[in-house]
Order: sequence, then C-alpha cells, then structure tokens
Amino acid sequence: LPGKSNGPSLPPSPPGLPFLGNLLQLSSLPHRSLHRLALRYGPVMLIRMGQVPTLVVSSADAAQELFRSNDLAVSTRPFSKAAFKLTFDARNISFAPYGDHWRHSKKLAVVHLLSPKRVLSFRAVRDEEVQNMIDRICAAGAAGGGCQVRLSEILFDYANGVVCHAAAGKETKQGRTAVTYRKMVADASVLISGFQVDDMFPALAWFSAVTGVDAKLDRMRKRFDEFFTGILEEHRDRRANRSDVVEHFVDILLSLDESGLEEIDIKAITSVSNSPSPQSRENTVLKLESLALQDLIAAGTDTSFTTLEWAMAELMRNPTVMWKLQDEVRQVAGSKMKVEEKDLSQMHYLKAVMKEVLRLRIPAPMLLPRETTTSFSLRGYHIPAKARVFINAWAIARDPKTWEAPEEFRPERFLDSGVDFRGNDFQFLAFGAGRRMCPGINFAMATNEIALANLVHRFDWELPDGMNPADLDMEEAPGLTTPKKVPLCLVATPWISGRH
Ligand code: HEM
Repeated sequence: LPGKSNGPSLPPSPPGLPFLGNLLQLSSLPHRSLHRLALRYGPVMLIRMGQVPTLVVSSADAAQELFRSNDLAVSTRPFSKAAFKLTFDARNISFAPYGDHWRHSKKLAVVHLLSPKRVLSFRAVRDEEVQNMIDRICAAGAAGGGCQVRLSEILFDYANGVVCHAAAGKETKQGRTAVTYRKMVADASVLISGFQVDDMFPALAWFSAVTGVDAKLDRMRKRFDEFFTGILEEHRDRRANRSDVVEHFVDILLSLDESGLEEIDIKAITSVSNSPSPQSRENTVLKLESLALQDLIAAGTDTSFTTLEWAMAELMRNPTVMWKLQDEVRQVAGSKMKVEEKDLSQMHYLKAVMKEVLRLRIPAPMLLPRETTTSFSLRGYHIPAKARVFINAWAIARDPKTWEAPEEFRPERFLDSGVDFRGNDFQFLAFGAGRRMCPGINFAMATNEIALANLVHRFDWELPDGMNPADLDMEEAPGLTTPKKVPLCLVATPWISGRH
C-alpha cells in the first residue's frame, strides 16, 4: 500500500494475499464482512480490494472527523466501468467525478426538481400510485377473505411508479413508464456496486469483455438511451403545442431550457458535450435531460423499494410494533378509505418506524463508493490519495457504543430523540453526509410514509401458512442496495373501520 516513510502511519490492515489482497475475506455482503474485520482492526482500516487500496470507516466518531475535516478530499467517486457505461459516461449526478459538471447538475436537481415545494407538487402522483398499489392488493384477494400477496413485487412497482411518474409521466409511447424501466434495470445494482472484477483489478479490464459483462452493459446502455430519448422527444412534441405545462421532471428541465437557460444549465450542458466537434445544442440539451432523468429514477427506485420492503418485514417480525402503528394510523385517519398526506404530521410513531427501518435496514449499507483525491490525516493515521473509500453506515448504525440494543427493531428509541438522518448525526448515515449526500430525502420520505401509512391502515397483515414471525427470512440480497433476498409474500385482509 502506498504510504509515507515517516510521519503518521497507515491505518491497520488485515493481512492479505499478494495479488488478491483482502478479497477472500469479503463475502457477497461486504458490509457484514467489513464489520467483522473492523471489530478486530478498528474503525479506520485500510484493506486491499485486489489492487485497490480501500479505506473503510466504521464508527460515528471517525465518520464525523472524515466529513467535518476532510469532506472535500472524499467527494469524488471512483471510476467504475459498469457505472460509466450505464450512466452515459458517468455524467449524471451519482457517479460523476467531483467537479463543475457534478456541482451544476446537483444544484439543478436540488433547486428545481427535489425542493420541498416541488416534492409537494407531486402529491397527486403519489396519491394515484398509492391507489394503484391498494387496488392490486385488493385484486389479489378478490377471491376471498385473505389472500397471498406478492408484496415485494407490488412495492417495487409502487416505488418505481412514483419516481417514473414524477420524472416522465405515467405513460409513454413505449408503454407504462415504470414497467418499461423495470425491464431494463435487472442486475444493474450488482453491476455498479463497485465489486466487479475490473473495479478491483483495473489491469484486468479485458476480463469483463471475455465474460460477456461488457456486452451486457452495452445492451443496457443502448436500451436506456432509446428509452430516455423517446421520453424527451415525446415531451418536446407535447410542449410545442402547450408550452405552459410543467408537470414532470422532464417538463421542468425543458422549461428551464426554453426560458433561456439558467447559468447552471449552460455550464452543465457545455460540460456534458464530449464530442470533439461542436454538437448541435439540441442534442446536447437532450443528453443533459436524459442524465438527470435516468439518475433520479435509478437513485429513487431501489432505495425507496428496499425501505418499504424491510419496513413491512420488520413489522411482521414485530407484531406489537405493527399493532401500535396500526392504532396510531387508524386513530388519525379513522374510517377514511385512504390516509391523506395532511394526516401524516400527526403520525409520530409512523415517523419513528421509518427512521428505525432506515437505521437497522439501511438501504445502501455502504452509501456510494468514494475516492480520496488528496492524502489527509484521519484519527492520527495517514490516508493516501487515490484510495477507495467505503463508509460502512450499516456497521455504524449497529455500534453498541452509540445505540442501545442495536440489533433490536425499536422505533421507540426515536420518539424522544432529535437524532435524524440529515447528515449531522454521524451515527445515522442512511442518506450519507457532506457534499455527496443524497438530495432526495424529501422525495423519499414523502413516497415512503404515505405508502406505509396506507398499507397498515387499509389491511391487516399475516404471514402465510401460519408461519411464526421468528421464522421470517431476513437475509439481504447483494448489491449497492440490499433488499430482502427472499421476496415478501403476505396474507392481506381488508380492514373495515369499526370491525375490531
Ligand atoms: C429511502 C430512500 C433513499 C435512500 C436511503 C438514499 C440514500 C442515498 C445515499 C446513501 C446516497 C450516497 C450518499 C453519499 O455518498 O454520501 C445517495 C445519493 C443520491 N441520491 Fe439518494 N437515497 C434515497 C432516495 C433518493 C431519491 C428518491 C432520489 C431522487 C429522486 C435520490 C437521489 C440521489 C442522488 C442524485 C444521489 C447522488 C448524490 C451525489 O452523488 O452528489 N435518492 N442516496
């Protein structure tokens, strides 16, 4: 590992093998393996993933020092061939290297697409998608009292439906936006998680060509390109007739463009063009909007779906929490057919449940990978430049030094606590922190709270075949986000107010 000959030493490293480094110590769920290693080697650890030196941060104190004193030095993302190919040459927000393009497109997303006011304006979208979700659950049980509901599938479609609908409208000429998108993204989470062969052995870049991974990525990229270009063209045509419609992310982006382009757009658009010959402005603009759309749909789908899926799984595992939540929601929303967003502000336990899910079942357990741009000192250790950085938020969220009974699902811990996930409480990093923090918190919480409230208001839930809550499989699937490995299948009985 690169280091300094004198001065502060490198962080502790578990012994590794000459070529593979510490790879054999990592399982398909690296947040768990790294947690185990950190218990032995400490909260600031330097491992080698193949050829790549990798800093692993596993405590709230170390994360606080990292974000407070060295955020700039860890604000870029490492190069990943998969992410590069799937994100139009890493020119979106999530995987873009730190620099002008990233800064301007993130600002555009924060100011114009994901602000609290804008999120509120998508209330009708959420309402429609919640209704769709309820209808599907009811339809599954139309034959009788109880039914087996393939809930994971329905929750994925809901999360994806909300973000696709907000981004590009419910329908496109290619069919229902969310359905078309879902078909395109299978396997993407694993491919971009940073654990592909060429992420760890840059010298073996040819490997993914031989194994067919490159060809798969190229096919996915082509489908993305066609999908988003189609959406943009449709919305452009629509706007040519009615220029005052600002409905979806795509319309907002197009209207910014038509209004003469704000400074941020001009800069972002200019930096998007990578063609040596001057591209037509029209094409360049189309590209930028594709990037923003693709990024927000990708960043908002799996994360929200994973949160909702684990929320329902934890509620099934912990029946007293489920009853307490149902009591609150049914008391506030009463005999209404549907919980409305204005009811949510009175649902304090619901908010505590959401927080506890984001703590114990953090959707992106190691956030998104970062890379050091300069060397710096952390907890007295020398951290080299060009090291990959994993912040093991999963490990931090179950550190007994900061959390009482960390393995237990106890929403009550948040009822009288100011601890939040907005990047200032370093023991709770579900959305990351610092410059690269998630800009979609408001959108995500609005999407998830209304869905969970309606799921527990409208239905009573049971495990199938009299299964014991303790036997529910709680294993995670590998990837950048970690949904349940075994999809959730439950029995739903519509709740009729006053029946119980
Ligand atoms: C429960 C839902 C969500 C969770 C848990 C979540 C979590 C995260 C995390 C951990 C990161 C990386 C932060 C870091 O590196 O420090 C991130 C980045 C990002 N998220 Fe989210 N997210 C969620 C929903 C959303 C939604 C709904 C959107 C947009 C519609 C969104 C857009 C983004 C974008 C654009 C980035 C990249 C930011 C950057 O690199 O500067 N996220 N998110």
